[in-house]
Amino acid sequence: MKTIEATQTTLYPVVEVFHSLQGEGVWSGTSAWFIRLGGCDVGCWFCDTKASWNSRRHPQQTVQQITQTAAAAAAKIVVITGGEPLLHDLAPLSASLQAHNLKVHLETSGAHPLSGRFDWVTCSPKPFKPPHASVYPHVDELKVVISQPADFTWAEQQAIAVPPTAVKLLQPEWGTPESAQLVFDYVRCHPDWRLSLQTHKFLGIQ
Ligand SMILES: C[S@@+](CC[C@H](N)C(=O)[O-])C[C@H]1O[C@@H](n2cnc3c(N)ncnc32)[C@H](O)[C@@H]1O
Ligand SMILES: Nc1nc2[nH]cc(C(=O)O)c2c(=O)[nH]1
Ligand code: SF4
Ligand SMILES: [Mg+2]
Repeated sequence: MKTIEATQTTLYPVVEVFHSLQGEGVWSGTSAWFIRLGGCDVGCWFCDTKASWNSRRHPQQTVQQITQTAAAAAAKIVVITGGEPLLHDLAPLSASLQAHNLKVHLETSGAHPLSGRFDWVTCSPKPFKPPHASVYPHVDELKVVISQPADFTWAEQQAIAVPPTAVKLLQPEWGTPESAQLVFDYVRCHPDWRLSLQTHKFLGIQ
C-alpha cells in the first residue's frame, strides 16, 4: 500500500471545485465543498452535467492541490462527484482528504468498481449502465432519478441490492414537469421511500 506522501502527486481531471450547500438527499442543506471530476461513460439522457463527460477537456490537478483547497474551505463535508468519479482510483484522493480530518462523501452512479474509503456513499443507479456489484454493500443513500412510472420498478429492484439500513430516495428528473407529482404520489403510498429535491436548482445556486 502506498503512503499518503507517495500519493500526493496522483493526478485527477478537475471540472470544477466550489463551496455550496449539499442540495440533494439526506445531507441537503449542509455546507459542502464539491470536487467535480471529469469523465463519464454512462450517458444519461437527462444528465445535468454533460460538460463533465469528456475528461480530456478538464485540467489535471494533484491530490495535494485538491486537498489543500478543500481543507481551506472549512465546509462540513467534502463531496466528490462528477462526471462519474469511480472512473478514477479514488483511494489516493479520499485518503488524503481524510488525513486532513475532512468528512468525505461520494456521489456515484456505481457504474465502476468502488475505490477509496468514504464517510458517506450516495448511489444513484442508472439502467443505462447498472452498478458494479462491489458498490452495493457500501451504499448509505440510494437516490433514484424518476422521469416516468417505469422508473419505480428500477428503483425497487435497486433497493433489494443495497443494505437494509440505506436511506431510499426518489429524485424527480428536473426537466420533466410531471416527475414531481409522480414521486409525491409514490412516496405517500410507499412510506419506505423519501422525496429528494435538487434544492440548489430552486435557489438558483451552484
Ligand atoms: C451529475 S451526477 C454525478 C455523479 C454520478 N455520475 C451520478 O450520476 O450519481 C449527480 C447527481 O445528479 C443527479 N442528476 C443528474 N441529472 C439530473 C436531472 N436532470 N434531474 C435529477 N437528478 C439529476 C444524478 O442522478 C446524481 O444523483
Ligand atoms: N448544491 C449542489 N448539490 C449537489 N449535490 C449533488 C450534486 C452533484 O452534481 O453531484 C450537487 C450540485 O451540483 N450542487
Ligand atoms: S452517470 Fe451521472 S454524470 Fe454520468 S451521465 Fe449519468 S447523471 Fe451524468
Ligand atoms: Mg449537480
